[in-house]
Amino acid sequence: MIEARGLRKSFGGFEAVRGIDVEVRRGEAFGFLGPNGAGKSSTMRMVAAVSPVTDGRLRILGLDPAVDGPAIRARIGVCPQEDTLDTELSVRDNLYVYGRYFGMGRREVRERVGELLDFVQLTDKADARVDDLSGGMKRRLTIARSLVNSPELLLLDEPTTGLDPQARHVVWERLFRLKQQGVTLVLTTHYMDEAEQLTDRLVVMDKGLVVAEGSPLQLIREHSTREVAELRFGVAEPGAGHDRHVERVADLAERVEVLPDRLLLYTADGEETLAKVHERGLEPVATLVRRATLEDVFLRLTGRTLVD
Ligand SMILES: Nc1ncnc2c1ncn2[C@@H]1O[C@H](COP(=O)(O)OP(=O)(O)OP(=O)(O)O)[C@@H](O)[C@H]1O
Repeated sequence: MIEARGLRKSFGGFEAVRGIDVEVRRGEAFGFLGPNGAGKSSTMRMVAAVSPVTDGRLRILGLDPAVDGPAIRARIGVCPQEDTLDTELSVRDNLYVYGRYFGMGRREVRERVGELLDFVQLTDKADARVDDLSGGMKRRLTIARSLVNSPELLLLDEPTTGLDPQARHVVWERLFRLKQQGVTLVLTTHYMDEAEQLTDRLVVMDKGLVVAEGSPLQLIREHSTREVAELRFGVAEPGAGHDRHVERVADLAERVEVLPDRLLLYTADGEETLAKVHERGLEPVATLVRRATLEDVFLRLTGRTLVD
């Protein structure tokens, strides 16, 4: 569905995307995971055929965006990072106008709009003004709008940024349904849980480069232990960070990461490690044992956390 080789994007002298290779197969859910500024949106805009490629090779649905932009745009759906809904129009008319824009007949659009409102669970809001919708509803409407032309490939830039946990789950569930229906999903996110929930395969991006690629599970296996024990200590003396405890626990774990507010002990058995911490007379004010996530993968690869 997408093939990129040595893909680059520059803005003046600044290189936002610095030569990436990506392949997305039909029917899969593919993710670009990375912090703000990693180059995810710049990549997505090239894939959406709205931003010209600076260098490298890019094919979308086998077509070259420099030549076949309109043909590509007719067959894909794009859900941008910011909701760009028409606030003057009702919920229904936002979809209707978009469908007409794609050249669909009045009757065909009306039918499609009905289906889509149903799909994103907004049928009872059909006549509401966009301004009166919640953030989650607006996002679902934007997703519905991106589906008007029944795309084979749906691009979603940060689909749940800014939504509360419940609204995020509704969006995830709808996207999961689309995937079941055979739509290829490509999404960017800086939420590791979103990448883990939704994607079959992903690339981790940092500073314009791909730093890792694989399924969420593969990446976690490759770059982390199975479990993580988190320790928080009280901030007793000013200026005394969590690093002052490292020496006393370093030999208990395969790897220790020091964050400003906690220590992460990478280990096969978190509970066992925690017991040893207590045996040594250390008294963290809070502890947590959890399985490793893509956040740990990112930390390992870049030395930074995904969300600052
Ligand atoms: N039109 C532009 N002109 C100049 N610089 C840009 C432009 N668009 C993006 N950039 C820069 O390119 C870099 C990558 O931005 P991009 O939006 O692709 O990152 P991102 O990973 O999608 O992050 P975000 O989640 O913040 O959108 C950033 O440093 C950004 O400031």
